Amino acid sequence: MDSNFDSIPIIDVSPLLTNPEAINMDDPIVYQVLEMLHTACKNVGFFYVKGHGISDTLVRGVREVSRNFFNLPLEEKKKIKLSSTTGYRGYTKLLDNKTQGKPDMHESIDAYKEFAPGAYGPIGENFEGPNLWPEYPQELKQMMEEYGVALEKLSKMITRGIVLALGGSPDIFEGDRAGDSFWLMRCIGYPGSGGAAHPSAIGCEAHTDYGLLILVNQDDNVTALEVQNRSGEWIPAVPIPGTFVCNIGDMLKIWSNGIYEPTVHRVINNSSEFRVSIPFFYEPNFNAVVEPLEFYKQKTGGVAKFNKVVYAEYLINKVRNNFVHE
Ligand SMILES: N=C(N)NCCCC[C@H](N)C(=O)O
Ligand SMILES: O=C(O)CCC(=O)C(=O)O
Ligand SMILES: [Fe+2]
Repeated sequence: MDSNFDSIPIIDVSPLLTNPEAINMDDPIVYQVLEMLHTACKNVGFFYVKGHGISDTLVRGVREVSRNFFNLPLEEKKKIKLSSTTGYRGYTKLLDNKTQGKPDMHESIDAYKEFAPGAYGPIGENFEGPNLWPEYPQELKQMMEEYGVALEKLSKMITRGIVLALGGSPDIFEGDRAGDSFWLMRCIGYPGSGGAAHPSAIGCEAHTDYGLLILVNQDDNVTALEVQNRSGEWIPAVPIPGTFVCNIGDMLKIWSNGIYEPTVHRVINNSSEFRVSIPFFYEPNFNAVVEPLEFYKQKTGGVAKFNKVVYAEYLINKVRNNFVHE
């Protein structure tokens, strides 16, 4: 991060929602969007995305249907319980998610990109599916699948904009890097007032995200997500209806040789309302080898600042410590 910030910029990405050949870099409107993307990624690590083209019905719908699921009795929700034997897919109850070793005051359904069993050898077995969707509300599965398709497309276009902003080739993250993203989506519920029985527990402890780019679809009526600036102050990501909150992940730091760094954030729901958010995590390919790209190295003195990591190894080392198992 180059400079401090006290607010999170809003970027209208609509000029980027087209095929790469149709993006005219000489168009001043396109130029301005790219400039804003670069500056936001470099200085803040967070920005609001508007003009994304995803229907309000779908964006609100996935939150409402998730809320209906969280309202069900625990016994019902546990029918799709996540564990190390379900590929880390399914439901996790309050305080069974851990971030930085601390129990989080949230419950969730986690769904990863599905892949054929055996596709990635022994390490792949950790994440073998299928996703676990509830019997009620019956429409959750179909809506979330539609949502995943839409959010993956949007993530790709924003990522392409970030690359174009520095004059890179627009398909730099396609193919072996993130052309077959091992994405994750989470439906998350945060009880109001920090959860009555555990008033000191926070919704999600301070952390950075693991992958490339994250798009958060949050309730309009509760401010709970907070982003840490250079002086250690927590800047609230106040909901702006019709936007996603976008932030960058650990792998973009490696790929960009440190030009872009993820920003620490956390969630505290001090309101009296139950808050729902649905982050979409746009990640590298499962077996991607992530290392500083030549294109970004040339802009940063030519020397790689980070060692390479295999994304699946990075991910399993994180996820193994993310859950309490009964
Ligand atoms: N596969 C991905 N990207 N998972 C992201 C989850 C990040 C938050 C989590 N509570 C944590 O412990 O950091
Ligand atoms: O609920 C939110 O607003 C963000 C959650 C988050 O940071 C995460 O799940 O990684
Ligand atoms: Fe996060």
